Amino acid sequence: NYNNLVVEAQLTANFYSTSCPNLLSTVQSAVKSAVKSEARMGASIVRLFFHDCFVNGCDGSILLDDTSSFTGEQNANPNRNSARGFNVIDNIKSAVEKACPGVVSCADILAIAARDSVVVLGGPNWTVKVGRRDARTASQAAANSNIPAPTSSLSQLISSFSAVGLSTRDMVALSGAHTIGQARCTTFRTRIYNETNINAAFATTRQRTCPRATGSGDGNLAPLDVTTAASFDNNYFKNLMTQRGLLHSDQELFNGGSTDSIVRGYSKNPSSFSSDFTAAMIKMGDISPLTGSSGEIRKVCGRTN
Ligand code: HEM
Ligand SMILES: [Ca+2]
Ligand SMILES: [Ca+2]
Repeated sequence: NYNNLVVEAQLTANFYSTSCPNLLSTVQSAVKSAVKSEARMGASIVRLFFHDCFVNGCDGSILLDDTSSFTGEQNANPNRNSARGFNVIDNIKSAVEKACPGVVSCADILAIAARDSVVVLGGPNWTVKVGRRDARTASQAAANSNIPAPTSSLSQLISSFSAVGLSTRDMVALSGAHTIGQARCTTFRTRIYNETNINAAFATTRQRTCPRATGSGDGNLAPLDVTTAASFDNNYFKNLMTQRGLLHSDQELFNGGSTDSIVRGYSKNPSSFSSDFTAAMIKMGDISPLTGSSGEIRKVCGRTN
């Protein structure tokens, strides 16, 4: 009975190839120049994509700004004083709107910019599937509950990824994004002063710029990857094996549990990390996209039309 056949729209690589042929080069050159002026921006954009996809799918919900009558995700606990890169995405969107007005979603721009960020920092390349549309809503509550906290245990990490259809192996590979970028003292203070599964010299170094007392130096930054914070490589996994994970949640991946062998594998074999990371980024990008006539194509990423 063909009348009952429902074809769910899928994301594809060529969704905009006729409607916006210069999309990829526009995004790429904007990401290149943003990362050139500040390497960390590449990390910030990758994280924005993760925090979008984990909250009602990759629908650009995180990009919606709060107003007096609207509370979105930007001030949820995992994002407040932390998520950054919104201006870069807004600027790419305005460049794209000039060339192809009303055609390309903010959710897709974020997905492409995240890939370009990884590549420009020396990481692996992949083909980004597009065709997502933008949400008209956002959920601060879902952002608070779905995005894993740095205090998470291994089993909590596994279940927050499993809740969005990602495997334990996907979780470990995606955590390898902590090969780039920075974290605030408040996210790793407890670990560097109280935990025992940490390299002593590393803890001492981190303590120098992250004071013990809550409220002092909370926003001081340290690299998530102590060796190469601006290169997308597999050093994150090597660090975990020497107990130099910065966040509690990082070190959980190599702490005598079921993921130790995956970490060891990625530390020895950079190409297996690259191929699992790219596959997991594509999988994460497939989390409940809005397609067809759902949602909208926003004109400006910070607000609904
Ligand atoms: C596994 C669970 C994860 C936890 C608990 C976690 C937690 C965190 C925390 C606490 C920070 C520092 C934020 C701040 O201090 O402002 C951070 C930064 C970062 N996270 Fe994660 N994260 C996780 C997974 C991921 C994933 C899957 C990705 C991307 C695929 C990612 C990409 C990043 C990047 C690139 C940064 C640095 C951002 C910057 O420098 O602006 N993280 N993460
Ligand atoms: Ca979202
Ligand atoms: Ca690195």
